[in-house]
Amino acid sequence: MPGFVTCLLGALSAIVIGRLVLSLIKRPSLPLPPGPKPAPLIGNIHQLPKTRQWLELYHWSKKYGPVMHLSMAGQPLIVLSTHQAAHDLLSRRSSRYSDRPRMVMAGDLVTKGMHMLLRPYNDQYKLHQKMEAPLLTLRSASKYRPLQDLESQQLLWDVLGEWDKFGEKGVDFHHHFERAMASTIYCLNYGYRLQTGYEKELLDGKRVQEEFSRTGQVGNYIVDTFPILNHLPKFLAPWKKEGEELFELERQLHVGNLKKGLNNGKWNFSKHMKDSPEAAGMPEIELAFDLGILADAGLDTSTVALDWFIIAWITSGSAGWVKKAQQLLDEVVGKDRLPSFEDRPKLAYIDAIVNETLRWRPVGAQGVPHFTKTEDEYMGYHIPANSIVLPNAFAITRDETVFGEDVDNFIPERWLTEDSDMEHIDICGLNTSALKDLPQTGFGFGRRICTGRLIARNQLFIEMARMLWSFDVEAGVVDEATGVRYKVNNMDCRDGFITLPKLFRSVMRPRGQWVRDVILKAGTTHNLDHSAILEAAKIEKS
Ligand code: HEM
Repeated sequence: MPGFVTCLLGALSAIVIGRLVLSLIKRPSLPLPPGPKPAPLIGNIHQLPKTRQWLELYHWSKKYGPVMHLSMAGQPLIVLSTHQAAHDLLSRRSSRYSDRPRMVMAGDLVTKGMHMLLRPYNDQYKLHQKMEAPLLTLRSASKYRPLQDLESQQLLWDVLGEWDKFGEKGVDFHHHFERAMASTIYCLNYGYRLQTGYEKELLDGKRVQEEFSRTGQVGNYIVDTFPILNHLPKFLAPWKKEGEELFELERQLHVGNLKKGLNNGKWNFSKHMKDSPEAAGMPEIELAFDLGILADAGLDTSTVALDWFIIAWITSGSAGWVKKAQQLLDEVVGKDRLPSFEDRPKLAYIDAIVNETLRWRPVGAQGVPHFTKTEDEYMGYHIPANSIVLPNAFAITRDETVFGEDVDNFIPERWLTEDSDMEHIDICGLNTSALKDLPQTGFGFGRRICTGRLIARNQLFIEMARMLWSFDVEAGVVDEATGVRYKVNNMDCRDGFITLPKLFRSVMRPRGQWVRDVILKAGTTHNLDHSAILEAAKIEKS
């Protein structure tokens, strides 16, 4: 082992010195963007806190401006902190800024280059994007709404059932949101639904997601900072064995699911993609990973957005927005039936709540990094070739020039237009004329923007509308000794690719007898056959 350490230290010193020499030889004429002063060799690594780096980066942006440069042991990191800067570089110059930084552990080893989110922006990536595209358009998303209607009906049934069982001890709302989202996306992907949220496929899927978050975390694996170390033989590179084991877990899950999807009598994404021209000659495993990543990418993100919605409800709902939403729902929907997608044109306020949730607590607060291979100039600064470019979502969603004042507070009204002469309703029922044309936050930028965002937005709308129509929500669990309710801290969250809030059980009290009557009358959906919904959703081959 001492030999390994000496060898490792020798290799690292050589790499760091090499990077330093290179940066000295290739001095550009323009200055680098400002940023905290780097230390020799290690750069700014030691100044970044171990947790909630996005918050520190946000504070730094107040001092250094919208474009910052940091050095991660010689690796340039450009941090973008306003919507304008992120839009200018990642969207308007997206032909240059759509690559991803190489992630050896999460990308090369655990998913063997087949993770859609981590793929470099090359022909192979474009082929996969083309294969998925017809399934993810606005028109396609509109066809999946009956399934989302079904799953959100089940959500209410499950929440009410748990409330009736546990009462003031509270409801595990995260679990129910997760089941509903997982079931939606597994049904679309593979044709089968999830009834309990404890099915093996979902438990394995969650493990895969957790490992992705962990293995993709900056600083967790030395080989990500110094990729050359991956040339070391296995016995000197312990991460390789771990990578192989995690790959095997993921392979079995995704290939198993693909087989289920293809053997299923019902229409689903697996069948559509398998028959697409792009999949001709594509190895089965590559197709399986494509579908698997689509499911993974949709699951945690949408669930966590709904978790933050509950946290906003508990910590700021008394400011009036919950009451306003519930009054509107009562007016538009009444008390004899559940809110539905047909009501959406009149429920722009609920869509404003969706937007505000995604802004107030972006699901990935740190942002998803892009990468540029070519050097560039922006705002009079030099952007070096091979920079990681990070749109810091937490900072961007706090951009007062775009979102107005009080950016730390949850204010759905910031999204509403005063009065619009022309009403425009899109094919999913979204009343676009009632909502300001502000940038949608949380879904990323340019050619790498989230491809599942339209499905996600529909899911958030129907679940938020139905939860608000049905329940009064408070933090759960009263401390028996003190009699005081659990206090929710709306900044308490976990680090990782997804910013998961600290979870708790919440009181979800039906707003009245009518709610109970309507939910019980609608009933559980477990016995319903969803073949007709999938057949009606079928996307014709282009
Ligand atoms: C509230 C829910 C969601 C949020 C906040 C979210 C957010 C994101 C973000 C930030 C990215 C990276 C964008 C960038 O690099 O600039 C992304 C990529 C992606 N998302 Fe989502 N997402 C959500 C739901 C979904 C759903 C439901 C699906 C699938 C049906 C999905 C599929 C994907 C895929 C496949 C990518 C990779 C795109 C690429 O790298 O080219 N997402 N998402």
